Amino acid sequence: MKIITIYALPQQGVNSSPEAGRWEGLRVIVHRRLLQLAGSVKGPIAACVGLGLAVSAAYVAQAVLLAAALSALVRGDVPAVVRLVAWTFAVIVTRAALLWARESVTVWAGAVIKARLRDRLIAHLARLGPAHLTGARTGHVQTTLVDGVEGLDPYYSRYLPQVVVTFCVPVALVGWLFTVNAAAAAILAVAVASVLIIPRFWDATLLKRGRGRWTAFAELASDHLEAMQGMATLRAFGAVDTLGARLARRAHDLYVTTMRQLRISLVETGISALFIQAGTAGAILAATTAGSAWEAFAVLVITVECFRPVKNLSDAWHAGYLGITAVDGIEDLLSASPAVEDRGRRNDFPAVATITFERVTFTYPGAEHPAVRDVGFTVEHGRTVALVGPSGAGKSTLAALLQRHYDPGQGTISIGGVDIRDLTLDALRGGIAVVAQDTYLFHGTVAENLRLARPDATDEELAAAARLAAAHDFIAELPDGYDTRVGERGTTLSGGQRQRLAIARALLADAPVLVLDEATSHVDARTEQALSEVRRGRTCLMIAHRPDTIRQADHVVVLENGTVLEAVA
Ligand SMILES: Nc1ncnc2c1ncn2[C@@H]1O[C@H](COP(=O)(O)OP(=O)(O)OP(=O)(O)O)[C@@H](O)[C@H]1O
Repeated sequence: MKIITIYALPQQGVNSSPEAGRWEGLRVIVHRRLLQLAGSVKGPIAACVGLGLAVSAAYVAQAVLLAAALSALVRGDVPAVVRLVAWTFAVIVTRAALLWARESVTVWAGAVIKARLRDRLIAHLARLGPAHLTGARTGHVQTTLVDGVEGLDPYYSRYLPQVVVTFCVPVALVGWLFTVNAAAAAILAVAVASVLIIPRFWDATLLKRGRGRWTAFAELASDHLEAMQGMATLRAFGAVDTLGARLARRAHDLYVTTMRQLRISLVETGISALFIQAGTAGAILAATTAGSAWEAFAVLVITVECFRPVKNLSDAWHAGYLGITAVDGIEDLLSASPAVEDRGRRNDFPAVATITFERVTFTYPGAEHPAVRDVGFTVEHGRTVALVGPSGAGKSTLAALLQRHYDPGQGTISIGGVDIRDLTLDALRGGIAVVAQDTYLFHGTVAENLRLARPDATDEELAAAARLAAAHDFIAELPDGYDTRVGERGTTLSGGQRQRLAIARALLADAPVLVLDEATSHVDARTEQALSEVRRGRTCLMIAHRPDTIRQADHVVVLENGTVLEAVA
């Protein structure tokens, strides 16, 4: 298998935004949506702006002192030269200190910005819930969270502060130069304005190509993630080469889109360089007509200092472009609305946890037919109801509706007579423990995985829950007992062991309602016995296939094609 991966060089990007438009260049200089997002990180950005302005002031002071020293030299005023050179050194030392402070603050600001943005995105993702991830490619979301946010760091911490510096420093310098040499000042004003404005005419194209490149990048990252997650399946079906060819195609797409971007980027860079050189040459020509040495030197040094922020802006732009190309993904994530609204007011989970489904009908977003139709049944407090029926009958859908991953289109679900929409999501989900078909264990120790359900559980409580779930014995035999690290997704454990840990986790949650989704598919008779102890006193909705499991239920609800065929006592 040959996999060729070509990633874009992060320093060579161009800008992208949803707001494409030929005359919208200035919006690209400061992206509206990214500016809104910056609302939460104003402080760190303001600190970078302040230090950026201080560094520029130090550069200008050094240049002016140098010009004054050179003109004093021409006059033969040696004491003045010595004094001015001493001041120049003092400014150089101050500037070095300011540069160090600016770098430190930039790194700090970048870290703060990334942490705040990721917190915001993760919190929103948690609100969106699993319903969002069934509709989106996990790899896209992951690329947005990792590479997208990483790309926003230089945008906020380097590029945005430099925009402010670039709009302040040249304006101030040109204004002052008008008092020294009006012709040179006019030439510089035109050149700086041209460097900033003319490349904006190419921005519409840059925006389009930037978005294409980001999509290609996210697709490649998603395919890589899927390839790693599905490697066992790919090998089992001898499909590794096929996937390798697909990854190579994706990598080629990324290469092509990156090169298309770079061509436009080069045009932009070339035009900027042309105006900088033309402006410098024009100012030097004007300086030849100067009436004094001071005037000539002042024109020369101010010309250099005028273009310095403009060049720095271009460098900062190349470092920060990834943030702009990623903004679509971030925007998509932030503008997605959760499948259910958290409008409930009640924080107390009902003491009598009788669950009632009443004429519940639900259609998945985008689906043509309802997954469940007019479903009604009751799970009495402390009893177990087994949901049975062929694959696709709607069993998991009912369990998802009970946890409010979705809301039914029609009908109501209530617990203890309270419509579950009147409970806060935290109260509802805190009252329901789930043992799912596919148990997810995180990369961490056994104890850490168990404590997800109750972070303050003592070691004794962990062991007690594990004993009830028939998990304690195998945990005790692991190399480090409860401190043994289980691999990502718990791959170092057997299916049955993973499920017993999930049962122990649900026990620790100590919720009045249990949802067991084929929870006993991997466990032996002893564990089934333990599980029936666990169910005692709890209201339990059990998705079951096997006769053994079904026998443990107090009632059986038979589903077919999304409707209740019969309810068996
Ligand atoms: N996220 C989804 N989007 C659209 N349709 C879905 C989604 N999840 C399930 N469905 C559809 O809803 C119907 C009921 O599915 P559900 O998973 O509830 O069945 P099930 O009885 O639990 O099946 P199984 O026993 O195979 O797990 C099926 O037709 C299925 O294709």
